[in-house]
Amino acid sequence: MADPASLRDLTGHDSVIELDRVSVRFHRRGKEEFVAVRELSFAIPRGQIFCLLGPNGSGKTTTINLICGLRKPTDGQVRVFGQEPHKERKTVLRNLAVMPQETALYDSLNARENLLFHGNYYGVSGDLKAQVGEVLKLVQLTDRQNDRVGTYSGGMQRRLTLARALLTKPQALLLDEPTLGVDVQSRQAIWDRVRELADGGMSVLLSTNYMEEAETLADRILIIDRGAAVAEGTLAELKAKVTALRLVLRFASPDVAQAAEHAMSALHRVTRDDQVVTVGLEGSPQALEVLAALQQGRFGAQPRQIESFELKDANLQDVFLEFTGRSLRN
Ligand SMILES: Nc1ncnc2c1ncn2[C@@H]1O[C@H](COP(=O)(O)OP(=O)(O)OP(=O)(O)O)[C@@H](O)[C@H]1O
Repeated sequence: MADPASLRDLTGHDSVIELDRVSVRFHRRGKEEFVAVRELSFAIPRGQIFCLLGPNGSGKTTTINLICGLRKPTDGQVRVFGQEPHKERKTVLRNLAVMPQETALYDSLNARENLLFHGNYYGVSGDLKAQVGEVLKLVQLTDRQNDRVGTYSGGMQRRLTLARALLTKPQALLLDEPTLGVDVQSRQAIWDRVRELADGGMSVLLSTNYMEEAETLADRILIIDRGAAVAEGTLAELKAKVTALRLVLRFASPDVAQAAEHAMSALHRVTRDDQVVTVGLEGSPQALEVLAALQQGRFGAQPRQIESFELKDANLQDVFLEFTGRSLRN
């Protein structure tokens, strides 16, 4: 059984999910060893939505696999409810559910049948039919419950996958890119449900490379890149790590943007993404100085080569860009 005392010893507080300097290395035949997760540490208490935000291939799914016991850490320790998931998988999965990237539903069955099948398989106790009705209502699929899942949109299938994960009444939920390819209404429905569940005490790990999802849902965000933590904090804390105000300049071509980036390199923070150059500003008066210099052609570009400019507050994309020098999108 879980040993809450040992968990407290590790973290100083009760965490539902905890990783302590965890690494995962893959040995690929004929190739160098590959580090998919590198010394990753974080703790998720009860009722928190904790987001892993990172580009494709940054190690998010590998981390989820560690937490649900599908993978063993090469180094470090993973604890879920005080247990090591790869050793106590069955026990851990009694209270932990996963909404994986692939929906893996039965197309030829309807939504209700899919959930009844899952509930029977996992031995859900109590009145299964009533519980299936409840989770269908929660994800707003009651009206379509008797339709074959093969006829559902991608967004409806994702909502049904969420309902399936919730059927076992988990205390912790792992969401692997839950709104990938999902329409706007379904996305909002998924976000609303997840927020309600966390407010009710469920701990949620959300993996995404979708910035708006992290900004909307997460209580804390860990930005990862190439398996390693880049920065961690609340949205406000992360934004405070970078220059708050920025001037975003779109040039006529990537070449012009590159020349301007080079000519501006003495300024505070200058980053480039294709034909867009972003300049971190100490205050709005500086924006006028930079624009005046551009107008005079002092930054390697002629005024007519500037397609647009705007002032904006820093977002998570800027945090990622400043820490890694690369864009979060890829
Ligand atoms: N079994 C494996 N053997 C070798 N390499 C692996 C294995 N599983 C994952 N990787 C590699 O580890 C890295 C991290 O993969 P992972 O699936 O965790 O990333 P991710 O952040 O979830 O990406 P995505 O957003 O595309 O789902 C990738 O480079 C991937 O190719």
